[in-house]
Formats: sequence, C-alpha cells, structure tokens
Amino acid sequence: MSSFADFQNEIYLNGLGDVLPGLPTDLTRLERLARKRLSPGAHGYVAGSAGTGATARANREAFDRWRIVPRMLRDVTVRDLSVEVLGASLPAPVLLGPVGVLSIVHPDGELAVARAASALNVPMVLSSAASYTIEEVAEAGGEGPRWFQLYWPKDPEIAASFLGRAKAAGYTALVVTLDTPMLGWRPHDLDQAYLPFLRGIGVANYFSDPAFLKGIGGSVGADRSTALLHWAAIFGNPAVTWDDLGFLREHWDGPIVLKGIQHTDDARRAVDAGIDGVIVSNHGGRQVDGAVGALDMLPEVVAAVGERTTVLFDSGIRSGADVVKALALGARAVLVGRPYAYGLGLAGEAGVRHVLRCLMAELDLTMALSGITRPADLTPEFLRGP
Ligand SMILES: Cc1cc2nc3c(=O)[nH]c(=O)nc-3n(C[C@H](O)[C@H](O)[C@H](O)COP(=O)(O)O)c2cc1C
Ligand SMILES: CCCCC(=O)C(=O)O
Repeated sequence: MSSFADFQNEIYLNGLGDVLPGLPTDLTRLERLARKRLSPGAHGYVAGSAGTGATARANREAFDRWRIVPRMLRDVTVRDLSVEVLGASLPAPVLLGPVGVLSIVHPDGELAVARAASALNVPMVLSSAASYTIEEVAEAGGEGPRWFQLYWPKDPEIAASFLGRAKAAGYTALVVTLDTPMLGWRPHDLDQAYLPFLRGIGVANYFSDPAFLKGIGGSVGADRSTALLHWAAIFGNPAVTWDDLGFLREHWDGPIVLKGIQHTDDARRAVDAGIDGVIVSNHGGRQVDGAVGALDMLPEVVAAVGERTTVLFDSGIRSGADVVKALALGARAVLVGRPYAYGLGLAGEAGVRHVLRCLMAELDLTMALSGITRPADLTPEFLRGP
C-alpha cells in the first residue's frame, strides 16, 4: 500500500525531494508554532521589527494588494524552475538570505543552514554576523553554492580581511548590506534586554579575524567584554558613501550586489558605479519603522534599472505565491529570511529543507495552475494590482 508520503511526493513535490517533516506547510503557521517553541528572547529577536512594526506590516500588505490572474489551457506538463543569477544557474528563483546569529534558535545555527542549502543546491548568503565562521560554514556546505554578506565595518582592514577570507573559502558573490550601519529601534529586544551579541553570539567572524584582534591587543581574553565592546564600536560604518564603492571592487573580483535599495535614484547610482545587482529590501522591516513596503518599490526599481542589472527582492516572502508576485513584478529571484530561521529553530537542518521545499513546491504549483512553466515567462500581465 502506498503511504500519504508517496502520494504527497507524487502530487505536490514534482521531484523536489523526499517527504516533508511533520511541520506546518503553511509558513505563516510555521511562524506561529515557532512563537510557542522558541525562547521568548530568541523569538523576539527573530520575529521583531522596527518600532511599531508598521514597515513589517507594510511588507505583507504590499503583497496582499497584488493578485494573480491565472491563465488556462497552456500545456504546463513540463516545468523548469531554474533561473540564472549573476552567471550561476539556480534550481529555483529562491535564495536563503543573510540571517545572522542563528545559533540563538538552534545550536547548529548556520552550519545546519549550509547543509540544507547544499542538499538542495540553493545558494546560502552567509551573514558577517553569523554564529559560526566563514570557514566553518563553508566546510559544512561542501560543494553547495554560497555567497557572503558584508556588514561594512569601520576598520577597512577588517573589511578587506573578511573579503579575502570569503574568497578563499569559496563564496562566489558578495552582498553588501547598506541599510544597517547601526541597528534600528527594536522594542522587542530593548524591552526584553535581549541582544545575541551580548551573549557572544554573532561575533565569530570578528573574534577569529587577525585584523579585528589587532584592535584589542591580539586576543579576546577570558573576560570577553572588551572584545564585545570593540565589536559594537566597529561593526557598522555610518560614514560610508557612494564614493567608497571602489573599495569593494579593489578587494572583491566576483559579482557585487547591494542590499537594502529602495529608491530608484539609489538603484541608478549603484548601476552607474558598476555594481552587478541590487536587492530591493527593507531588511524585513527591522530598520526603519514607517517605511514603504518593499514590494511597493520593486516595480519602480525594475523600470529604472531592470534592463541594466540583476534585481533581486526580499522582505515579506511567505509563500510560493509571494515568489510568483515578486517575479512577475520583475525580480530575478527572491531571498527569504525569517521563515527559514523558524524552520531551523523547530527542526534544525531538516526544518530548513522543509521551508525550502514548501516554497519551491508551492511556487511550482502556483506557476503551473497560473499557466506558467518557467520563471522567465512571469510578467506583470499575470497580476492585477493596486
Ligand atoms: C534574525 C534576523 C537576522 C538578520 N541578520 C541579517 C544580517 O546579518 N545581514 C543582513 O544583511 N540581513 C539580515 N537580516 C535581514 C534579512 O537578510 C532579510 O532582509 C529579511 O529577513 C527579509 O525579510 P523576511 O524576514 O520578511 O523574509 C536579518 C533578519 C533577521 C530576521
Ligand atoms: C549586527 C546586526 C546583525 C543582525 C541583523 O542584521 C538583524 O538583526 O537584522
């Protein structure tokens, strides 16, 4: 007799992999389960957003304003989710976005994420603020594709050192996050007095870096408070401007993507400066409260630079249907943040695989049922908008 799992694979998963573990397949329900299971501090940090949460809500409302208009009788037997991004072929238009401090939700943190990403051949973007080092995560990910995300530190020697380490460890593309020269106003963390960094989580790359250690006399020391305060002082660099982008090129010879672009003029400046891609993102609503929903800015940015550069998107993706909407509005691929952090917290590596499979399977089905067989065929004509 066949099992539900066999049927599930046949009907829903379209060869995307083995069965899903016993977790909700609706990622918004997964989110609710994580609220129950994670510690209040860790949950508050991951789920939290800036201020009153208006931007995080705007991210979701923006998705709700767009609706898919499915088309019929278009032979959707054979589908291919793969896309090309910055010269590499991805199995689907989905990446694991940079999420730091992941050992607050699971002891294996980014190592488990790297294994899950590698199993599905989905690129993982490793955060500068990861709980494991650039090298440890590369080793865990093996042959899997990996990108590195830079928080531009005050000390250029540390920045150059990070880029050198990432290159040596096989990270192929560089994501430079522009929207976080300092952390936003985050009431969840302030009220719970919870910061991963204070517990020494998220500083692994810094504490293992010769350039960082030079700034604190060569080693971290038994009492880590001096090192932690030094980290807090150097992690972000609010002084960088468009004139400094040349520094990145000098120290990185692969593709460079700027994350946190929301204005068309910024997108144009990025492209004029020779940047290879932009990520339209508001950091999942964690930085500026009262900011515009990220998806609301996507069409304008695509109209401004879409022909000249690769436009990626994140902030608010919770389903395959959301991926369809972002792609139809011109994103080449999307990054997810919180959903996979919840998968990790609930079930480790298998939980991250679960989240990726759910997204990819639902994307595949939503495309098929809308009359689409490849991401490149998704255009604004498949949407009814605001
Ligand atoms: C717990 C947490 C940590 C994050 N850490 C980073 C980071 O280290 N670097 C970065 O560029 N973005 C970071 N982000 C932002 C994500 O890359 C992404 O922009 C955001 O989560 C997307 O929104 P979503 O969570 O609605 O998918 C973080 C987000 C969360 C929730
Ligand atoms: C130093 C900041 C790292 C984490 C981060 O980007 C976030 O919490 O949003």
